[in-house]
Amino acid sequence: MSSDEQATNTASTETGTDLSGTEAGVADDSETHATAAATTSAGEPLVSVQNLEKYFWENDSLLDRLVGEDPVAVRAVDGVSFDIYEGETLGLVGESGCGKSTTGETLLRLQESTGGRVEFEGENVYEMDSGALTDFRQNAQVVFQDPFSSLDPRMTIGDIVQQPLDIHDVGTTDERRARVRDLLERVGLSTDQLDRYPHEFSGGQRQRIGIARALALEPEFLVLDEPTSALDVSVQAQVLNLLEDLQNEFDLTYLLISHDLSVIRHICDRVAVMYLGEIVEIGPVEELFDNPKHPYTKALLESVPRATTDERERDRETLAGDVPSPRNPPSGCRFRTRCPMVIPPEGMQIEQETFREIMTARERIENRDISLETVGGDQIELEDGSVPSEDVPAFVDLLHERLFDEPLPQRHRERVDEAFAELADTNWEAAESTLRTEYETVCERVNPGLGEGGHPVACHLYGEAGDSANAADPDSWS
Ligand SMILES: Nc1ncnc2c1ncn2[C@@H]1O[C@H](COP(=O)(O)OP(=O)(O)OP(=O)(O)O)[C@@H](O)[C@H]1O
Repeated sequence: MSSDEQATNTASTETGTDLSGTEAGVADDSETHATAAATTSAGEPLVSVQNLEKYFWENDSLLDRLVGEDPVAVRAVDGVSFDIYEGETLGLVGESGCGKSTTGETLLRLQESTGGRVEFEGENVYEMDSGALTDFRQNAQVVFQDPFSSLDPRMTIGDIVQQPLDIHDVGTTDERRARVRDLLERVGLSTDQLDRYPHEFSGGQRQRIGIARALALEPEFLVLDEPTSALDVSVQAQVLNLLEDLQNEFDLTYLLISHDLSVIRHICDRVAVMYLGEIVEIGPVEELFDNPKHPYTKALLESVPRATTDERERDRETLAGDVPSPRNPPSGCRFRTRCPMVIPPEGMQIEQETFREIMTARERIENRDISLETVGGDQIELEDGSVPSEDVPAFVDLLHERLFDEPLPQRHRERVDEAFAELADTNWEAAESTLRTEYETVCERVNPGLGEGGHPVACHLYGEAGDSANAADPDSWS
């Protein structure tokens, strides 16, 4: 932190909390959050997001059509529903690219949706006339991640904070100036700095300027899109504390977008977990951290760095692989291609690791992502692209070695051999079908849907109410 910032940050350092202490550092806030969640969840929501959908279209230009390219939908937000109650902070968490920012921008109507509905105080924001839309734009503001690029470098900070008041023609010039001074002080900056430019400020101070600008029109609701990710850890805690103070003072409601679970835990009342365009779990913050249900939420929590040596040493189920493309999301449960708890077909006894390896082999066959030539190497010479019949057993063995860490149990070995022999004959469809018939899982057939209740989860391991009473026993698959 710069000395400049130290001098002006007294308001928030009084309540400063070190986020780097993760769990220990944030635990004190939990009671306040739990109470807030309980009290704010009553009554009508301030913001209600219903089946929100935002698809971007690629290959959709005239030129693409002339050269015969088919348009491809990028399903950035794909049927997302949640409510935000007055005075609460709802966190939206998930890995990069899962659709958090697009959700925030679409619900503010900074981007048009391609489906679904968003209600603000009961009114559909996509059907507002221009008067209602102007009111909505005053009432619902955004703070972006990057305080460096979101402030115009040619404007003084006084003008930056005043700009929304000018645009909406609020008050007289003197009143606007007075409000700007008041806002700057409120966010911990000095009014002596009014005529200075953004580059003269540190990252934390610039984010304070962004927050002051967002508050200029006295909004009720703020979308905070990764408001602290560009800042040093010590400054992050101060900015979060400032946001909490401002929330209490001005009765604000927040949607906080973050990939950082320690930030979420520090400030949120409830959390929605997003994966590949969908919400997979939503619940009160403490409950979700103490009793995560979705395997994705569990994996996210497991991948948070731990403070103590003991915790660091314990086994972690980290998230394997990358998020699949939203251009072609997996069928059924979108997390199934990375899930460590995929449900095997009914009655099948199989180790989860073995089942996962067979699923990966299936995916590669379905994607035609195996080269017979490479598998055969120097040992097998293909004839017309196929493996000669006398070499099929050797080919099957080589493919087993490539795709499986351990030899398969006999029963599975026989079925997989059958598929690999079909593959040797370049009969991809038959190989696909042989394995699908035996190993298809409910996780790939059916999208589980989020369900209802206070802590719903979109996972076949749980019943509709999100409780695990009806679920198959996950322990038996590890
Ligand atoms: N204008 C666009 N055109 C095409 N695809 C887009 C566009 N904007 C976003 N996407 C895609 O939509 C998906 C969701 O992006 P989004 O930025 O909402 O995710 P995010 O969770 O906020 O990630 P990050 O934290 O990295 O910003 C990504 O795959 C992204 O590449």
